[in-house]
Amino acid sequence: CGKAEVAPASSSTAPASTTAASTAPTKAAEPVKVIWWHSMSGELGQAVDKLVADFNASQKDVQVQAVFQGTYDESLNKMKASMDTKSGPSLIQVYEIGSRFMIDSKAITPVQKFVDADKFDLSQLEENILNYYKVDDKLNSMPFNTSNPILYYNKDMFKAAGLDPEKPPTTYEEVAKAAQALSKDGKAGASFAIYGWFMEQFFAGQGAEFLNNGNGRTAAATETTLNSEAGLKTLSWWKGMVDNKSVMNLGRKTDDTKKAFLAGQVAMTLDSTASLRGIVTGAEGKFQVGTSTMPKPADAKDGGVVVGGASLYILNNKSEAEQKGAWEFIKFLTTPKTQAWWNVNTGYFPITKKAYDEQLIKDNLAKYPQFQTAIDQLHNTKANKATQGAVMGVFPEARQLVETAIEEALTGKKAPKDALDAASKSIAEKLAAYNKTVK
Ligand SMILES: O=P(O)(O)OC[C@H](O)CO
Repeated sequence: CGKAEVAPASSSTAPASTTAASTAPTKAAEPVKVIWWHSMSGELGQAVDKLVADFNASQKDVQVQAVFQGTYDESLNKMKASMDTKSGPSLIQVYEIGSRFMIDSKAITPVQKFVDADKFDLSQLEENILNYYKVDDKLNSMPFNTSNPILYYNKDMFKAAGLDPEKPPTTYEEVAKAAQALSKDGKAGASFAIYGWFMEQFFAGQGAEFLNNGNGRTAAATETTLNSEAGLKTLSWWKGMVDNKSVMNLGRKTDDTKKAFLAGQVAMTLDSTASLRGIVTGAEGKFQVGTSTMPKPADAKDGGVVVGGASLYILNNKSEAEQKGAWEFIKFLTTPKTQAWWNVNTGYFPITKKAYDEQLIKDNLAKYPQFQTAIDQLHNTKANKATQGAVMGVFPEARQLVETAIEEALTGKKAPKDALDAASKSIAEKLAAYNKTVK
């Protein structure tokens, strides 16, 4: 028998038949080595290492080596730099906003090829997640770590301020009111990191598309709607709370807002569910953590959240064997058992529906009901172009421009409308330049 040839069955490059029995003594085949670049640090990195160790121990044919390559931004930049050489990985974790670039790069083998060859059942995946990652009805990468931003709040501070800890604010108006009531004794009602991701989600929450051309999904986007009513309403609300000192501006890093929240300096914060386990366990013995949905204006139309986190791409400049090895690892990561373990140990919600049947998840939800918020938020999200999420090849750069605009408005450097207008103009220029390079 020996190791099966690793090219997908349907591949046109599949080698000639290897069925003829060999009389030569067989040497144990070397395992295929798969280098996986990822961006999971701290506890998330430890969870990744455990998954890799489990996969490697589960079989002998493929050995994965996980390499932490810094933040999503840093890792993608390193990949761009390695694209003309073989020095890059076989598999890379790329945040959701890198999707369009990865497809346009022509550097990947779409996972759809392996899905088809293996008759892998995609219907086991969550629909909202597939909706995000399917482009032109094709799956280019396999979602792995999927998240939403949620509102985290300190129930003890709510009680002390005379607010009902079981009734968290859900609208912009309620958040502003609660933030004021919670701001006392040198503590602020809230702190939200200046994170472009939150602005993208505030758009989806209002059922508003972030880009023209169906959020960049019916045709390449040429403009952003950042400076439309949805953007202005959000930024004015945020700035109003910073101006009246009920919201503390701590800059761009969620690490800083998370620390302030865990230290009891702010009563509410926004963060990814990637931080769920860290926040809930980090507050144990100090205060009770509540979780709630992303706030939206009281008069918001149908909206919801866009799937965040990252997915896994197989690079096409590696051997068929390595690519197939990467696919085997991907399949391991998508199993209900793996996804259940990953959810419980991080807060990223499962990509597979069957993971919810695993006892591990049931026990965790009983112990930490906070894990239910993002699951409900995802399932209650109505599918439309706004919640399917924007796609553009220059998303990483555009996100930074959005962050600069928010920062300029919050610090009083520019009026919200001026800041959003300027960022919109720069994003349109970047889109025009990028679209010229893609055919
Ligand atoms: O921190 P994560 O992994 O939840 O990702 C958040 C965003 O989706 C990244 O673009």
